[in-house]
Amino acid sequence: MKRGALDTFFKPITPKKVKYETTANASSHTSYPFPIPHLPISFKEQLGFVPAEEGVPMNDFLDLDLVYYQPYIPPAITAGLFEFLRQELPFYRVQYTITRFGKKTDINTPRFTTVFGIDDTCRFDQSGDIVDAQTGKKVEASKFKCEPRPIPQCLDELRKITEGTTGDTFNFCLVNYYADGKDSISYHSDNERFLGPNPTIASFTLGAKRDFLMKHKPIAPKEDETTLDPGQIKLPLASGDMVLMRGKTQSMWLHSIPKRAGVDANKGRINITFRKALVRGGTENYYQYNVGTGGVYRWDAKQEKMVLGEKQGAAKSIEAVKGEETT
Ligand SMILES: O=C(O)CCC(=O)C(=O)O
Ligand SMILES: [Fe+2]
Repeated sequence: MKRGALDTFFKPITPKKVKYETTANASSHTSYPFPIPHLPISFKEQLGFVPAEEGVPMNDFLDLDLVYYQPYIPPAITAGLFEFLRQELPFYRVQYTITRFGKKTDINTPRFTTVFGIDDTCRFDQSGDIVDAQTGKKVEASKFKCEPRPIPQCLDELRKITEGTTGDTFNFCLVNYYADGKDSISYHSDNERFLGPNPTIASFTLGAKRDFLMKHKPIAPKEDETTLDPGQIKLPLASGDMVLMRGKTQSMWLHSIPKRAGVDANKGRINITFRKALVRGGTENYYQYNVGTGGVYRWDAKQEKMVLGEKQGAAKSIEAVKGEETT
């Protein structure tokens, strides 16, 4: 064996170089388990060039109203933005109990989640206090069954440019982290009443490519004899892509990210969705199912996995009213 090869063999393993420069500024709030750094300047600059590709409308399927951006985020920053968000955001592995046919069932959410935002009846003022959206008067925290978190600057920059592209407004940011192919989200639609009719949802992918499956809700045969089920649609979401779901998409279609095996199945994927909740029930639902009451996880670059810390989650109640999925 050559000298050089031996040197390489015995060299201590150093963690992979971080792909972003850190900034001194961070978003802080009493509800955060730790401060969340602002978006690196170079990422912010690149976000000035969105969408990286024009969105392609997909509306020739029954009741479907989508715009598919492949990609939306400039490729120069997708890898760095993925590393940054995985490293700097707090994540949760939410567990809750549902009652199904009179029997209690424990649910383990099969992915990491986190959420920021507050419904349209309120907003955060300059000092981070919750105030009434109409009057500007302080709202007592005890009004909520959870502790709402303002959207940190790093995600708020993306929210603002998404609003600019879509013409819609958003007050919530939900983040999913799929550690590997075993993490998933089962078929569902985001059609909760607190989003109002025909909600618009912008959904981003960073990191590993995963299939996004869509299928129409069952069509009653009597409704219209000629209506054909459009079948299943598969969008192979890649890093930087954005899917804008509008119109009847949530009321008439279901979507999922199924588990997968194979070459890329050990790579992590981040999903970010921007949504608009109209009433307080939305705030409580989102914190209950995306922060919960368990400990906070943080990415450990040395161990290359999410590690459980000691701080507690924000939701005060774990008595679930609606089941989402099983593992
Ligand atoms: O990860 C995705 O692309 C989809 C996530 C999703 O459907 C949701 O959070 O409601
Ligand atoms: Fe969804």
